[in-house]
Amino acid sequence: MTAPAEVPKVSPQPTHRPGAAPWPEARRTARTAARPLPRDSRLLAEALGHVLARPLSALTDLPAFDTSAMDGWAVAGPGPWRLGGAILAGDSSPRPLEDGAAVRIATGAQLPRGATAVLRSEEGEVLGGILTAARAPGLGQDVRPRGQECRTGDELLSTGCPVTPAVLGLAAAAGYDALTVVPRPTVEVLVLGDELLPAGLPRDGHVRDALGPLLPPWLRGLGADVLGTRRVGDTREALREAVSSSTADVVVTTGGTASGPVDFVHSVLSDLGARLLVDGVAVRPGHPMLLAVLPGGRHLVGLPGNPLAAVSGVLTLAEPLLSTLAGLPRADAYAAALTTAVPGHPADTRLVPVTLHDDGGASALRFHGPAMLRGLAAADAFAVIAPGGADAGADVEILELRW
Ligand SMILES: Nc1nc2c(c(=O)[nH]1)N[C@H]1C(S)=C(S)[C@@H](COP(=O)(O)OP(=O)(O)OC[C@H]3O[C@@H](n4cnc5c(N)ncnc54)[C@H](O)[C@@H]3O)O[C@H]1N2
Ligand code: MOO
Repeated sequence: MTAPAEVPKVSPQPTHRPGAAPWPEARRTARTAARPLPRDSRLLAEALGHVLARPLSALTDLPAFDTSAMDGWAVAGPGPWRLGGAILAGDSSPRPLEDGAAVRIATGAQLPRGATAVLRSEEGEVLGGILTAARAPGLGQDVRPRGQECRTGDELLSTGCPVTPAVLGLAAAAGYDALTVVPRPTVEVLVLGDELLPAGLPRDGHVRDALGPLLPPWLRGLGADVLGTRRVGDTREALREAVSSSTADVVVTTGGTASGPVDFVHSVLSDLGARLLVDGVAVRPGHPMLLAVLPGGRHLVGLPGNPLAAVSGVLTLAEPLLSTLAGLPRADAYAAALTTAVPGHPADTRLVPVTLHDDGGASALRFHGPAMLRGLAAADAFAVIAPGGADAGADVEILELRW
């Protein structure tokens, strides 16, 4: 009996254009294609949505002084207490309290020196200038001691933290009037394609522009400040003029990346002397996507026109580039287990819309063709399917939809 002939392992043949970057490499290139924008000081009212360029360190103890947590009386020692005067929130330098004395006090008011506790108004009784309590308050009761939340110099938030309304509130409480931030990168969206309709029903070879409505709010969610969206006619001159006149840090084009008769993105980049960092990616959908540096250092992300291919381009190139420009730290990668096997492309990575389950599972959605958005609209995230596919139960990388 002869041993069975060993089946030679055939490495998958790339079917994408030569020079297309493997998907992980394309993401890495986009992430390292730029440096964070120069830091800037912004008043609190103008800092929302930017990213901290320095740690937020407390400029004061918080609370800055011992504070009453309740309306009632500041008391010194065990009762009963001789009552005199009142301290309101905002009153400065209250007179010290002697042992056996009490003073009316409001929530948020500075505690007088000598006070040992606050007795809540509903728990005390005043008769003939004497305050009594059924139960004397314990030492420090209903007092917020100075420095309870933080001490001067404590790091409250680290560099790279996006400035949310909560961060603005904390910064104000901690003594800040302005913050040092990495400003949001500016983006302009150029939508190419004379066949696109801005309104109404698709007809006579014309389709609705799906990316004009989809991209700007998503790009905002990714940390960009979207200056505007322009429809650009299908001529080389119109595109060249639109790209060269844009002032955005990142120009995002849609369509025109392939080699059709009116696909002018490559020729315009060449006209302008741009340098291609990524020219095609081994990913499905979206393989004609590209990333270029324009003279002067601004970037252009060329998204393919098929809508789900454009989404793939945002996840692969725009998101990592914008994160770097915005000064955002790299998000932690996480995985989920596929509920069913997902077929792969022989040579390219696939990005597949999925729903996520509470038990950590991910189910691939139907309607994920490059021209379809129905799967995306139902998706929680995208699963990264390596060349060759993934079995049921396999852990796969998950890309979040940050919008
Ligand atoms: N000979 C080849 N043809 C194509 C290839 C290829 O490798 N060789 N790649 C295909 C793939 S994959 C994609 S993706 C597209 C990319 O094409 P473009 O980036 O040049 O995009 P367009 O030709 O302008 O449009 C493609 C398709 O998408 C529709 N579209 C465009 N913009 C929008 C929009 N804003 N909203 C909705 N739909 C849009 C457009 O009408 C076309 O149907 O190329 C393949 N061809
Ligand atoms: O990149 Mo295209 O995605 O297959 O439509």
